[in-house]
Amino acid sequence: MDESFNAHGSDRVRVRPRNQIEMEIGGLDSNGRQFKNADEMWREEVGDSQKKDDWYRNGVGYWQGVEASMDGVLGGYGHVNEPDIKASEAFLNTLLTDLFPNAGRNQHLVALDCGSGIGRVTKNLLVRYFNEVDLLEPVSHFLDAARENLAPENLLVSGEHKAASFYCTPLQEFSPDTGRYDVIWIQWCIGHLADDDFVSFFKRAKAGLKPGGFFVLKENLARSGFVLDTEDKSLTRSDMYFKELFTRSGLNIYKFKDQKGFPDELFPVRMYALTTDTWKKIGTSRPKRHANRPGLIK
Ligand SMILES: C[S@@+](CC[C@H](N)C(=O)[O-])C[C@H]1O[C@@H](n2cnc3c(N)ncnc32)[C@H](O)[C@@H]1O
Repeated sequence: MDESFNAHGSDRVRVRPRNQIEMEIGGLDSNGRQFKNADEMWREEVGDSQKKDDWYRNGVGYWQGVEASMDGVLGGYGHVNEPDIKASEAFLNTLLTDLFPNAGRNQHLVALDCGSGIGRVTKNLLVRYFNEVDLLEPVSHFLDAARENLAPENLLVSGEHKAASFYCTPLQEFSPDTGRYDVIWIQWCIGHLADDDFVSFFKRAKAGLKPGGFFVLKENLARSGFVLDTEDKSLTRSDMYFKELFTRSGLNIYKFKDQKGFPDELFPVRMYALTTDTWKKIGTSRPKRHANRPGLIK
């Protein structure tokens, strides 16, 4: 990491920016190995272009060997689908009420489901709230299952709500069409991205949002630092780690909510609603039509 120096006359004080200190927090891998910081781990995992290619190939390779089913995409915990969707729906409803008061009337809403797997989140949630949902998923047999699950005859919603486009691409290579989406939903897949790709994905994806659009990131949380899964090549980050990456990506936390009702042995799960820098900080300025809403950052 770069080191910064702050010179005061002859007193040369060595300081580190706050975010650098935070990123110094160590982590673990799934075999119990300890890393003194994230840089050490990333150097080993993605330190040159060959290693980075291997990281992504092994990540997708892991999922290519998994059955295209609810249990498959939920790591054997198919039964968490119900509490997951219930909590996501409650969170989405508060956001739509705050931010898209005309949803369901004359506003045509479009969402993107990132790392969509078999289309579980789209089918059970997004397609009921959005007129069009695009899906992005790098594993082709998952995307084929999603196409089938979301065929018009398998949907319980009207023809005015549909899965529109299916992109067989990983997040780190995807650039959305400019200004297409009201909401970009990213659930249980961002851990596959190295930090630099995480940041550049969000920077590109921001251009895909309509004015006033936002991201929802739903992810496992490490208690501190990070936990590397050596089998599927993914990283579970702490809340502090995420916040550092949000800052680097030019994102603000509009609201967050913790998932309830999951088995104790699972990582805690948090939903973040993220807005872009073009929004001013909550509390100081908000789009005029929302000026009467309560403060939302907890
Ligand atoms: C735990 S599953 C979650 C699927 C879906 N989001 C859900 O909640 O049902 C993780 C998904 O991330 C996908 N994935 C793996 N690497 C990815 C990448 N680089 N970019 C986007 N998605 C990726 C996997 O193929 C898999 O579908």
